[in-house]
Amino acid sequence: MAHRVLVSDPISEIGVALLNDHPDIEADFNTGLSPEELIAIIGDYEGLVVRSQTKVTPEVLAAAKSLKVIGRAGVGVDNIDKEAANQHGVIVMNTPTGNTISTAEHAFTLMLSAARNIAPGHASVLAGEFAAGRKANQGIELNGKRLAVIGMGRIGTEFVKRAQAFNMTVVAFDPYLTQSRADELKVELADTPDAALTGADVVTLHVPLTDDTKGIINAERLALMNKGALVVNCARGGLVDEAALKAAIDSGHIAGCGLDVFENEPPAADHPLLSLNKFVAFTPHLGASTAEAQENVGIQVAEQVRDFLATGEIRNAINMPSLDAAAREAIGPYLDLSASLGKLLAKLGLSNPDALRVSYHGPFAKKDTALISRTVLTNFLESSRCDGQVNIVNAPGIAAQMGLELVESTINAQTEYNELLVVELRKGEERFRLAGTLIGSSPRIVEIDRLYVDTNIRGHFLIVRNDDRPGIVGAVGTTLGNEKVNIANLSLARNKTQGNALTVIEVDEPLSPEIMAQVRAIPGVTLGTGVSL
Ligand SMILES: NC(=O)C1=CN([C@@H]2O[C@H](COP(=O)(O)OP(=O)(O)OC[C@H]3O[C@@H](n4cnc5c(N)ncnc54)[C@H](O)[C@@H]3O)[C@@H](O)[C@H]2O)C=CC1
Ligand SMILES: O=C(O)C(=O)COP(=O)(O)O
Repeated sequence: MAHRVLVSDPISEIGVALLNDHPDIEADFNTGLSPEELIAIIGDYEGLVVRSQTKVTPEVLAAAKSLKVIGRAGVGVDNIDKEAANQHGVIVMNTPTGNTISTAEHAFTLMLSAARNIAPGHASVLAGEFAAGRKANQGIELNGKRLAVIGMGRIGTEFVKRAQAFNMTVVAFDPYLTQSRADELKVELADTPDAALTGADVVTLHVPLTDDTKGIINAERLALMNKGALVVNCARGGLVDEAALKAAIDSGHIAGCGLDVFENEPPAADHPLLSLNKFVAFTPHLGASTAEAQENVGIQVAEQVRDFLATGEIRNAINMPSLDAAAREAIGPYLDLSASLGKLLAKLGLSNPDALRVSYHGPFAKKDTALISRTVLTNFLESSRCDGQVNIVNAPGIAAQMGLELVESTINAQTEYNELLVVELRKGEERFRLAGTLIGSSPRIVEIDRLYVDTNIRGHFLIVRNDDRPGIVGAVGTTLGNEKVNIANLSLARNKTQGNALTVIEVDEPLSPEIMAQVRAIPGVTLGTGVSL
């Protein structure tokens, strides 16, 4: 069956064609849907491609029973409810680099337009008021002015390069910007937004809209700027308190603004800021709207969604560690091993554990261990819960809800293996652990509850705990033989001090409850578990 993808916002035609060119993908281009229309059809799709118009709400995600991936042709993912996507196990990907230059150029254009009254000047010419327009629209020179940048990521950095070419001095606030990077970019590093805004002539915003950044430009901060300053926002509407901005402009402290984005889009016709006619430039969320940017993000999103649905490759996911083809090849055998260890933990381990600890012994550093840990957790939860619906995206949330802590650790102590993956359930003082490794490139389980075995990671197994005395393994073998169950492999381990043993028997078929009952009835067998991995 083909993977169906809904493209619900206008992305470039090349992107849609790229999806449909894949033999296993069927993409529908269906834009301008109302929320109700989207909810009515989303259940049929495994992939959804959006820009910023489609609102992917908890209601949409609840109806999206087959959805595996949402691709955002652009950067901001504030139109997608990430909590709900995590809960439903849907991967959210964006295309972070494709529209950087276009958006930086647009923000810069807004700054210049507001400073030089391009929009009011243009309107005056069209209205036949050339002389009046010339008199009314004297501008502000940017040369030598102080620019505050909030958010020095991709777009902020490109904006700064252009501002420096205009001989502006730059101060930046970004909690993730290091002093050495600031030095390299020749910007002053502010350690608070207030410090960046104090004495600034222009502020430009390039941060995502989050709980932390909402309203980051408010009345108090506008008051810190120089008289006659400009506010440029080509990031997200909610970043600026629009009422405070209007009041600051009305008071004469702030000269004006260049805005591409609004708290509510489209803004109401009577929006107070729209009544301004000096030092203003407004555009309808056009930052990424160039042919170049749309081609970039359209192709990127289509490739990412296609590759995920066709091969499981994960790129630019905001709720998952990335897994490109090379990384996938490097950790593929470990993902297989961790899936089996997770399932086996659920079958053999402790009930209602408090924690699942995944430890990495040896040079795991070069691998994406976060994904390995998540794979253990996902398979453990999938096999211990009967309600299904656990996957690699929602597993951490489900574990947290259950009070199960996922703990990861890297251990440098030498083991007899080059790399050893140990998974352990903890409940109070109780512990149950399994370990596995790669022998050559083949994943093997090498330890069950501190007893050393060597067994496959796939197949049907009979795992027996028994007293360490003669005849018991023979009796188990006879029981299987009588029931015509063929033994493929056998691994024995024993704990001499405690006088008990562990036998892992790989068999050719799943074991019936009747056979398991016979095995458990053998004198000396303390535990018998049939497992299919
Ligand atoms: N108007 C439009 O059409 C477009 C708007 N955008 C908006 O621009 C934003 C920035 O895009 P990029 O530069 O590509 O993203 P980015 O991820 O490269 O940069 C964002 C920067 O903000 C910083 N940051 C995060 N929280 C912060 C905080 N509380 N205070 C200060 N800095 C903080 C991060 O450290 C990062 O350096 C996007 O989130 C999106 O909302 C992006 C593309 C087009
Ligand atoms: O990439 C972003 O964050 C944008 O805001 C661009 O939005 P758009 O794709 O033009 O709806």
